[in-house]
Amino acid sequence: MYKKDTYQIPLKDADVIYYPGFFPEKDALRYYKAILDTARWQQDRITLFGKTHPQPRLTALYADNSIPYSYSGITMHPYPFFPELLEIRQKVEALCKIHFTSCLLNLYRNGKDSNGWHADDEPELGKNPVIASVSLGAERYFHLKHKKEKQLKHKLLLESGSLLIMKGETQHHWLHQIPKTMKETGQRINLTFRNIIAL
Ligand SMILES: O=C(O)CCC(=O)C(=O)O
Ligand SMILES: [Fe+2]
Repeated sequence: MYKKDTYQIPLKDADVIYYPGFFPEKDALRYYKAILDTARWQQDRITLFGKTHPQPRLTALYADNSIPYSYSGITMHPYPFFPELLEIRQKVEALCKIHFTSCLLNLYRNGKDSNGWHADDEPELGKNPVIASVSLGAERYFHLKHKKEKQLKHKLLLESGSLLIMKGETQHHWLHQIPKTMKETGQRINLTFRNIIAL
């Protein structure tokens, strides 16, 4: 199904697997274009240290259900899936052997867009969530750092068509981010499939 080598990232207290080329280039480009045009991109405002700013990227939430999802003081309400997202979900579910109710989309418009240090540890995700993250378009670095052991960190370049799976205790022990970059960078779409349950 995928040509390039699967890579288990050697991290303590984590289970993170990288599948470069999970989607062939041709499919990745087709998905990128369709999702860019079809998704209902929004820019929310987040409150950090009592100040509100526009989030440094656009997002959209899609799901099978109508359960809202809250993180960083934002509550998102999902739209129903559209065909390309369903096609991608089916391929990701076939690999992971689990069902994902929801997909959070991120659009990084250029190198100034980013996603700050966080763990995907909201209660709606349950304990030890499996997060399946698909990258389309421009390449961006993904950073990981251990919450307690500050010397433990890792970075990898997420290629178009790649799939990154985070599971097990990863979200308990590690934070991740997409940092800003000064390099000339095109648009990147990221899809994170999650299982979001009613509390
Ligand atoms: O853009 C990415 O690769 C990461 C996205 C992410 O961490 C998130 O949406 O929780
Ligand atoms: Fe995340």
